[in-house]
Amino acid sequence: MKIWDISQPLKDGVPTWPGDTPFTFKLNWTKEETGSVNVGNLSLSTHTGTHVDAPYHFDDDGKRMLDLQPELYVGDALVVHLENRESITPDDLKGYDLSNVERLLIKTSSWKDRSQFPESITYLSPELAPFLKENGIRLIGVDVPSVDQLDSKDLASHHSLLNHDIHILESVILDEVEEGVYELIALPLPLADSDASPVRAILRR
Ligand SMILES: N[C@@H](CC(=O)c1ccccc1NC=O)C(=O)O
Ligand SMILES: [Zn+2]
Ligand SMILES: [Zn+2]
Repeated sequence: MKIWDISQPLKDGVPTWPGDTPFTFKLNWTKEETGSVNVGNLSLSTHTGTHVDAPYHFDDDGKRMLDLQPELYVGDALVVHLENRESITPDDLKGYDLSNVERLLIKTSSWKDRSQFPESITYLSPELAPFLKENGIRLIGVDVPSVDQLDSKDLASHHSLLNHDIHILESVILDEVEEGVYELIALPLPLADSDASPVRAILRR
């Protein structure tokens, strides 16, 4: 069994949404101070690195992280490579067999320098959601920090996906992953009130 780690490493300087909380890890207590252990402290935005959005992120009445079923984030996933596009539309997926896949990961290769927050990305057209729903998709993953255009205020694709019961996984790292079906494991933390959660995402086969 081979494993592909498709998570963005979390370390100081990992890019965040402009103006959002910077990621820091520091020792709150050192082994020297306690005489026995190092104890860390994390400060981070819920949208840091590879993460899932809860509906509450963009809908005040939406489900929070702990309300979501873990099984959404574990199971077979199809990876497709659709590069050099401004957006992804249903036409782009016409050539793929989506039967029997509930999870779809789209490798857009549009975020080239991951040491910086991107200036533009390939985004999902809002018409994609009804098409995905018809094909039984329940989780969509992208290799960029948003499913919408970065300057979007209405978050049309986020809302369209939610309206079609499709959940969102963002900033997966698919550089080393070829098209095909894999088992995805990308479990969020059980954060009761949260709008999102970082995940450790892997593919295996
Ligand atoms: N909706 C975006 C994230 C987002 O909009 C955002 C994330 C962190 C801090 C600010 C954000 N948006 C607007 O101020 C996303 O999850 O794709
Ligand atoms: Zn997010
Ligand atoms: Zn999002």
